[in-house]
Amino acid sequence: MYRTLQHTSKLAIKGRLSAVPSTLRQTAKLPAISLATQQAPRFYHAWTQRTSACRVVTPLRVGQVPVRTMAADVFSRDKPHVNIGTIGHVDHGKTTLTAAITKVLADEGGAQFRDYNSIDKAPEERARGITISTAHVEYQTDNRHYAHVDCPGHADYIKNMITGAATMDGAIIVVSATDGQMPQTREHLLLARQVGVKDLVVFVNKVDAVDDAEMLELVEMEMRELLGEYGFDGENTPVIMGSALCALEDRKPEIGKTKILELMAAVDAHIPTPERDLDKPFLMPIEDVFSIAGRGTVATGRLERGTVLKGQEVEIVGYGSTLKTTLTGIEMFHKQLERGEAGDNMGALLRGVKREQLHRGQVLCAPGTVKSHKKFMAQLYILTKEEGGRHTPFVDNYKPQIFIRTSDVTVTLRHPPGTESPEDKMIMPGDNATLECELMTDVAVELGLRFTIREGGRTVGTGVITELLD
Ligand SMILES: Nc1nc2c(ncn2[C@@H]2O[C@H](COP(=O)(O)OP(=O)(O)OP(=O)(O)O)[C@@H](O)[C@H]2O)c(=O)[nH]1
Ligand SMILES: [Mg+2]
Repeated sequence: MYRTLQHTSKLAIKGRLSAVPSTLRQTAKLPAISLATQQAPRFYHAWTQRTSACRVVTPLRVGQVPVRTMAADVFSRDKPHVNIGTIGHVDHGKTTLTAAITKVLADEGGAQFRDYNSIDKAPEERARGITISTAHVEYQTDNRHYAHVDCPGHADYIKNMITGAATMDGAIIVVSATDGQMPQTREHLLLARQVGVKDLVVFVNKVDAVDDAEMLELVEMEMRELLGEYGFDGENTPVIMGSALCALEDRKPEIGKTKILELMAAVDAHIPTPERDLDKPFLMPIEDVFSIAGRGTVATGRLERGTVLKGQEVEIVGYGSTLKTTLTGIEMFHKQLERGEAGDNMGALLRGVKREQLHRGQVLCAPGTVKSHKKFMAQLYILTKEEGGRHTPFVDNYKPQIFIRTSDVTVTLRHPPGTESPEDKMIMPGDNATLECELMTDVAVELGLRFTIREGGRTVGTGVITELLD
């Protein structure tokens, strides 16, 4: 593993990271959307980009904010795209490293330099009613295009990771060589694990401030152990040691620039390109149901992922028993189609299904790909009063409404079994907690799926499913 890494980084250093030809640059048109809109079914959006040959649809995952390309108005689609971010303890150098990456890659033609202040003064955005400060930085290596997230404060990381305001496919965990791992190093690792980030790269920062080689070895050993403890691959995770500040200030290239290039080569090699939504198994949350005289029952909704063909077998999951049926027709804008794909709004004509058997909140999916559940564990963030949330804490057996995709059901929230005197444990607005969620009826859910919690018509919390129970 290490040999290939070194090899890749050598290549990266030798070959100049090429700039995208301007002919390939296209300005991405993002629809004006408000993620603060409280309607759960409106959370997934897609923006499309048309080229003469084909249509590329990039659906955003539930709750995801479209990447704002700040470095430049270009969003090149000719390389695989990956979302990453810097995580780690306060002051360990996450923002300095982010700036250093843009600087080094800018020299190679793969980025526009973003200085420290422009990243640290991240604009506030609202996702699901929650205020989050996040800087979105864009850059590319020879192999891939990256959107990189850096948050100014610990609370912002928590909200960001739970709401998925900027989803990370992988992350760079920054740890200072002078301190070693600290409480937030652990907390971010745990959160990353909870929200489904599987692959990390470690950057041991500030090596300019440490003379003792043994100390560095110790930090690396400790980090590998910690990764293992939180369910990551501690043995094979690349650990790069360097100084973000030196890279940013053009000093000591052997621990500065060289190490940043090595880090990016490790990110390229170790963090896999995520599967495109188009390649995933078909799923469409049902938004509405109609009866068309003489033809049958039609379910409408927006395709969340995958593609579907007319005549294909599909399953209807959630709200009781799972039904199997055949998709006998696909309609979009009053036109008959043979195929629907992620991002499309469509009507699905279903064979032999009565209107009473279909409900908003169920999903249509490729058979056997999704199951419905009544109980799961979730990591939740409870909105503060200022964010429009509750003014008071709540205790076990609190029963708000949960919105998962298009479904809206009553949920009971309680502390996980084994919690000491759970009835005394209050959850305050602004808290982040792991809770057991029990639904009134079963709903099609999966690990990593995000949802909102509402009460009396306002959003009071948001969460992500971390474990499926019954
Ligand atoms: N000596 C040394 N100092 C560094 C290095 N990288 C960052 N620093 C310093 O460490 C301090 C914190 O750096 P930041 O980049 O703001 O750290 P951060 O992790 O973004 O901090 P928060 O966003 O507040 O959590 C700053 O004073 C940096 O100049 C480095 O490689 N060497
Ligand atoms: Mg910072």
